[in-house]
Amino acid sequence: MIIEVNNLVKRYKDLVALDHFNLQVKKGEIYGLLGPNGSGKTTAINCMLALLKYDKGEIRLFGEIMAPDNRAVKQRIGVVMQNVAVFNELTVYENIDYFCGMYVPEKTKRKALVEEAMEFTDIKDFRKFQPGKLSGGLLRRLNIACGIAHKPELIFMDEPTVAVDPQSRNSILEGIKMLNRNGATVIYTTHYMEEVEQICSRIMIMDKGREIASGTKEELKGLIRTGEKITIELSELPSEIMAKIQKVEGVLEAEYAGNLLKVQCESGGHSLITLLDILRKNKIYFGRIFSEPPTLNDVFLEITGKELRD
Ligand SMILES: Nc1ncnc2c1ncn2[C@@H]1O[C@H](COP(=O)(O)OP(=O)(O)OP(=O)(O)O)[C@@H](O)[C@H]1O
Repeated sequence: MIIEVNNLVKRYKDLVALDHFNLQVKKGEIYGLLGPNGSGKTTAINCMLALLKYDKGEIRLFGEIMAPDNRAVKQRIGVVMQNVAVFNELTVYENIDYFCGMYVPEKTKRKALVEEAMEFTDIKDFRKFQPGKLSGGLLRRLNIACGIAHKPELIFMDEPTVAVDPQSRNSILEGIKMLNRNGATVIYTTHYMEEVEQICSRIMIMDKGREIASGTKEELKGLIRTGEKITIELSELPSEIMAKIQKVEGVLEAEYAGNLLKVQCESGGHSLITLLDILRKNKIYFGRIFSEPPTLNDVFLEITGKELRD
C-alpha cells in the first residue's frame, strides 16, 4: 500500500471534520475522493501531508509514519493544492524551478526537469510571464507544473480543476492520466462526479468526514436500487396509459411533462421493451428514446438522501 490511513479523527473545536476515516491506496491507482463541499476531503489531504495535526489515528505513506520532518517521504510526493500557490514576483520558469529546487538541488538536472514540466503542462510559450499575466486555466497548469516537476511517485491533487474552462479541464484530466501511465499514483479530490468517472480507478464517496461507499464506479453503481433512466418523446399520454406504465415491473417512478415521458427503473431490470409494447398496443406514437445509466450522484442521493451538488 502506498497510502494507509487508519481511524483518523480530526476536530476543529466542536466540529468533527474527519470521523474515523480510513483509506488504502495501492501503487498505480488514480484514487478519487468524491464528496460535497465540507465533507472533509481537504482536511484528509492536509493530514496525510502532515500539514495539519490530527486528534487520533495513524497515517502511513510508503509504509512509513508520516511526520512534518519526514523529508525522505516528502521528496517522493507532489502536491497540487486547491488554491493556486505560486510567487507573483517570479516568472513561470522561476516558479517551477523554485518548487523543483526544494527536492532537486543539482542545477543541470533541475533545468531538464523544469523544461519537461513546462512541456507536459503546455506552458512553454509563457515561460517569461509572471503569474498575474496568466489566464485562470494557465495558472492552474503552472500550479500543476510546480507540483510535479521533481517527478514524484505519489501526487496529491486537491480540486485542481475548480473554476477552469472545459478545454483546460480536459487537458488537465488527460495530463493526470498521462502522469499515471508514466508510473505516478494519484489521489484526486473533487466534487465533480464526471471527473472521477473519467479518470479514477477507484473512488471513495465521502460525507461528513466519513466514507459512505467505495469501489470502482461500476461497484458503486451496483450498490443502489436505482438503474437506468429512460426518456421517451411522446406528443400525448393519457392517464390510463400512464397508470399502466407505473405498474410495469422494475419501474420505480414515471412522470410525463413537456412531451417527455421519464421513467426511472430499478437496477438490473430491463423495462424498455415492455414500455414500448404498452405504447404500441395503445397506438401512442413515440419519437426519440434515450437511456441514461445511473450516475454517482444517484449513488450519493440514494445513500444520503441529498444531492452531491449544492
Ligand atoms: N481551519 C478550519 N477551522 C474550522 N473549521 C474548518 C477549518 N477547515 C475546514 N473546516 C471545516 O471542516 C469541514 C471539512 O472541511 P474540508 O475543507 O476538509 O472539506 P472539503 O470536502 O475539502 O470541502 P471543499 O470542497 O469546500 O474544500 C467543513 O465543515 C469545514 O467548514
